[in-house]
Amino acid sequence: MTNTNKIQQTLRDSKAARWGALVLLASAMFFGYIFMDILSPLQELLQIQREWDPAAYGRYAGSETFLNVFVFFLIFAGIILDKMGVRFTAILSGSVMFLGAAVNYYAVSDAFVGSSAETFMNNFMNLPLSWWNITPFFDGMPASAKMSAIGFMFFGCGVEMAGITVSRGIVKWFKGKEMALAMGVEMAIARIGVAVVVLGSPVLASIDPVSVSRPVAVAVLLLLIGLISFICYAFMDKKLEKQLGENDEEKDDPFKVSDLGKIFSSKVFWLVALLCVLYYSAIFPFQKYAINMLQCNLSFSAEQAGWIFFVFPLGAAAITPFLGNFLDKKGKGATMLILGAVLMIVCHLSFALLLPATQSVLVAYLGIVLLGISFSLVPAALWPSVPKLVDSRLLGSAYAVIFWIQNIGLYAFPMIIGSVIQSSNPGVTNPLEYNYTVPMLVFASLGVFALILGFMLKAEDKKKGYGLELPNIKE
Ligand SMILES: NCCCC[C@H](N)C(=O)NCC(=O)O
Repeated sequence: MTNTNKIQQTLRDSKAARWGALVLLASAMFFGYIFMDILSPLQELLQIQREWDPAAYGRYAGSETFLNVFVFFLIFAGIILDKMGVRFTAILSGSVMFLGAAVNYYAVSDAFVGSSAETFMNNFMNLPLSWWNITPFFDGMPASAKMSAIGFMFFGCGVEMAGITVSRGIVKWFKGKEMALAMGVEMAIARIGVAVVVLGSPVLASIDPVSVSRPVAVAVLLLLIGLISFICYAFMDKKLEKQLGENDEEKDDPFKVSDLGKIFSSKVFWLVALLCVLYYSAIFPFQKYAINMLQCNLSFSAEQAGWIFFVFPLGAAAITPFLGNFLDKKGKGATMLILGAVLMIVCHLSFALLLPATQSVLVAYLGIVLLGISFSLVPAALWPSVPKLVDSRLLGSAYAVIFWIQNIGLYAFPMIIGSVIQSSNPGVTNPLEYNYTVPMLVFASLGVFALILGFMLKAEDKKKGYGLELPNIKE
C-alpha cells in the first residue's frame, strides 16, 4: 500500500466497521419503532384497566407528532443535527426517547393510580372536545391518558430526531458505497419492530396478572439498550471523525441557519417533501384503520384481520433491502417512486371497490401484498435520494424539514379519515359495520397526487441531472 493510500483509509472503508455502525444505529431505531406502537394492540385493555375510550386513545396517539408539528421541534432537531453533528444528536435523541417513554410507562403503571400526579393531571388542560381543540388533551380524558400523552409527545420528538440522525449517520458512513442497501436494512429492521409489537405486546400483557403496563415496561428497557447503542456508536463516530480530520469538507464550510433558505427555495426539494407527505399520509394513517377496515369487509375478528395485516410490515421488511441493493447498483430511484405510487393506488382502489363487492380474503391478501411492495419501493428510493438533491452540510436540516412536512400529514389524516368515516356512514353506530369505500378513495387520491409528483420529479431530474436514476456505487 502506498503512503497516499494509507492516509485515505478510514474506519468507513472497513466493511465490518461501517456495518457495525449500522447495527448500532438500526438497533436504536428498532427499539424506537417498538415503543411507537406498543399500546396500539392494547386498546381494549386500556379501556378496561385505565378507562381510555376511543377519543382518549386517539388523542394519546396523535400526541406523538404534536410538538414536532406545532412547536416546530423537528426543525430545531435538524438545526441541532447540522450544528452539533450525528454523535451528539444521537445521544440526545436516545435520551429524549427514553425519558418520554419512562413518563409514559409511569402514567399507565399501578404507581400512578391514586398518586398526587394523578390528582394534578385530573385538573390539567380540561379543554372542550371541539374542532378548535387540536391539543392532545380534553375535558374528561383520564388522567393516565393525559400523562401518557405528555410522555409520548416527548418520545415523538426523540424518535423523529433519531430518525433524521440515523439517516444522516448512514450517509456519513456509506456515501459512495452501499448507502441505499444500508438504509433499506435499517428500515427493514424498523418494520420488523412493528411486526413484533403487533403480536408480542398482547402476549406480554396477558401473562397473569393481566397488565397493560408490562409491555410498556419492557419497551422502556429496550429503549435504554437503544440509548446504550447510540453511546457505543458515538465512540465509533468520534474515531471516524478524527480520521477524516482535514479531509472533511464540512469543516471548511460549516452549517449556518441562514442556509435553510437554500432548502426552502429548491424546487426539487419541495417535490420530494410533498411526495413524501402524500405517500406516507396514505400509509401510516391507513395502518391505524386497516384492521377495522378488514373486519368490516370480511366480518373477521380483530385477531384474524391482524394476521392479514401482519403480512404488510413483514413483507416490506423482506423486500426493502433488496430494492436498496438494486438502487445502489442499478439506480432508477425516480422510477421506483412512480411504481410505488401506482401500486399503492391499485391497493387502495381494490380496498375501496373490489373488497366490499367480493368480500374475498384473497383480494385482501393481494391488496396487502401490493401495499407491502409499494412500501418497500418508495422508502427504499426516497430516503437515499435526498443526499443527491441537497448539499451535505444541510442534509440533517433537509431530512428534518421533510419529516416535519410529513408529520403534518400524519397528524391531520387520522382525524380527516375519522371524519370521513363518520360522514360517509350516517347513523351507523356499530364500528364493525362501517363502509370504508369513501375513506379508501381518499387514500387512493393521495396516491394519485404522489404519482403526479413522482412524474414531475423524474422530469426535473432529467432536466437538471441530479442523478436520481443513476446507481449510488460507481463501478
Ligand atoms: N408513526 C410515525 C412514523 C414516523 C416515521 C418517520 N418520520 C419516517 O418517515 N421514517 C421512515 C420510514 O419509512 O419509516
